[in-house]
Formats: sequence, structure tokens, C-alpha cells
Amino acid sequence: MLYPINIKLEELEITVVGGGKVAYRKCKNFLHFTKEVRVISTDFIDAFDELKEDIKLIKDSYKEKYIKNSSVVVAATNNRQVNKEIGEHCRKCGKLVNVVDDIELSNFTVPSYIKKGDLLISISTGGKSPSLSSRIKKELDDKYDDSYEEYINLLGEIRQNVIKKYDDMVERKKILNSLVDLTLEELRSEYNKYI
Ligand SMILES: C[C@@]1(CC(=O)O)c2cc3[nH]c(cc4nc(cc5[nH]c(cc(n2)[C@H]1CCC(=O)O)[C@@](C)(CC(=O)O)[C@@H]5CCC(=O)O)C(CC(=O)O)=C4CCC(=O)O)c(CCC(=O)O)c3CC(=O)O
Ligand SMILES: NC(=O)C1=CN([C@@H]2O[C@H](COP(=O)(O)OP(=O)(O)OC[C@H]3O[C@@H](n4cnc5c(N)ncnc54)[C@H](O)[C@@H]3O)[C@@H](O)[C@H]2O)C=CC1
Repeated sequence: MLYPINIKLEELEITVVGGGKVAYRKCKNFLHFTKEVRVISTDFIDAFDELKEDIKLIKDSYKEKYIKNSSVVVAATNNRQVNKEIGEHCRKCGKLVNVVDDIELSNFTVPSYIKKGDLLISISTGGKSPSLSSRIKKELDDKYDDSYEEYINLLGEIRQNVIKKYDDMVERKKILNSLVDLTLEELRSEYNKYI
């Protein structure tokens, strides 16, 4: 069973090996959370053109030297043997590695997720059904709409003030717990009470 963590990617070198549909999806996801991704592949699908500002493309077949300084690696070629070699090498070096055709060799996987401002909900099935992860994501996307971005920003601002104003932990917790019962409209109108 894999442990969920939220990780700061900006400080890490990320390399995706492969230039097909799966590699493209992984790159796009990374770029929601960091500024630059390196991609090594013998060929790239055209979709990579739209990412070219934010990715560093290296057109070559995989070589160990390309991932020497990478902390996060995705093995996404269509060659099982190459993916396996990357996975085994990374595991030996203590790198984080996602082998897209071998969950056993991976020490991380990529969940489905929705992101509304700072709200992040991720879904995984332990590799049993990526299609189900994707389905659940669509269901949650309807429930947690774009208004959550503002809602969470308001909650965050109010929380900082409540922490400053109330020293009593019990009272503080009671207020913070009750704020999430309010709708966005209610929160907007109660905002001044706390600021
Ligand atoms: C283990 C994992 C490793 C990893 O890649 O991280 C993995 C592995 C594999 N996926 C395969 C197939 C498909 N993957 C998708 C889609 C997604 N796959 C994603 C994650 C994961 N996929 C990780 C586990 C996640 C979990 O625990 O649920 C998502 C969530 C995130 C992302 O990749 O961005 C993204 C949904 C994005 C979204 O909508 O949000 C679809 C759907 C489609 O394309 O329509 C299909 C075809 C239908 C099907 O198989 O269900 C195959 C078989 C390939 C073959 O047939 O040979 C393997 C290899 C194997 O199973 O060994
Ligand atoms: N984890 C996931 O979400 C999913 C995983 N898969 C698996 O992912 C693999 C890749 O799928 P696609 O992207 O659709 O394949 P694809 O055929 O579109 O792309 C494969 C890419 O790998 C590159 N490549 C091949 N050998 C290479 C090497 N030695 N060095 C560098 N680059 C190399 C090719 O140039 C090509 O760009 C499939 O084998 C499949 O088993 C498939 C669907 C979903």
C-alpha cells in the first residue's frame, strides 16, 4: 500500500523517459505543480509542442547519464525492458521512480486528482483500476466546483486571524470547525467578524 504525501517539486530535477501519450500526460500533470520537466525520448508526439516553453527535450534513447541528477524519474517508454532497467537503477540509487507499466517496480504512482486553488483531492486504486480513479475524479469534479478556490482562500485567511485572536485552543478549534458548515455566501458575509 502506498502512502500519500504532498511533495514540493520545484526543488527537484524531474525526468520523464519516453515521448508518447503516457509520457505527455505525466509531463502535463507535473507542470501543474512545477516549472520545468526534462524529457528524454527517441521520438515525441506532436502534443509536446504545446509544452515546449516548460520542458527540456532531449532527443535520444535512454542512457543512465541523463538521470544522474534527477530525484524524480518516470519510465514511460513502450519498451518494457528499458522501463525495467530505469526502474531498477533508480531504486538502487534511492530515486523516486514511476514505471508506467510495472507498479511493483515503481516506488510512487500518479493518482487522478482535482485541483481547485489550494484544494487538492487525489484518488488512487493501488493500480487495480486507473479507469475507476478517473471516473471518481469526474464525480468529485462536479461536487467540488471552481467556487472552492475562493472558499478555501477565505477559510485560510480567517483561520490565521482566529489563531492570532484566540489563545484558548478549545474555543479556537470550535470556531474553526464550525466555519466549514458555512456556505461560500455565508462565509463572505461573516468574513468581517473575524478580520
Ligand atoms: C499503477 C499506475 C502507475 C502510474 O502510471 O502512475 C498505472 C498503471 C497503468 N495504467 C494502465 C492503463 C490506463 N491508465 C489510464 C489512466 C491513468 N492512469 C493513471 C495512473 C496509474 N496507472 C497508476 C495507478 C493509479 C491508480 O492507483 O488508480 C492516472 C490515474 C494518472 C495519470 O497517469 O496521469 C490516469 C487517469 C488520469 C485521469 O483521468 O485523471 C487509463 C485510462 C485511459 O487511458 O482512458 C488506462 C487504460 C484503461 C485501464 O487500464 O484502466 C496500465 C495498463 C497498460 C496496458 O494496457 O498495458 C498500467 C500498467 C499496469 O497496470 O501494470
Ligand atoms: N501508467 C499509465 O497510466 C499507462 C501506462 N501504459 C503503458 O505505458 C507505455 C507507454 O505508452 P504510450 O505512451 O501510449 O506509448 P507510445 O508508443 O505512444 O510512446 C512510447 C515512447 O517511448 C519512446 N521510446 C521507446 N524506446 C525508447 C528508449 N529506449 N529511450 C527513450 N525513449 C524511448 C518512443 O520514442 C515513444 O515516444 C505502454 O507500454 C503501456 O504499457 C499505457 C497506458 C496508461
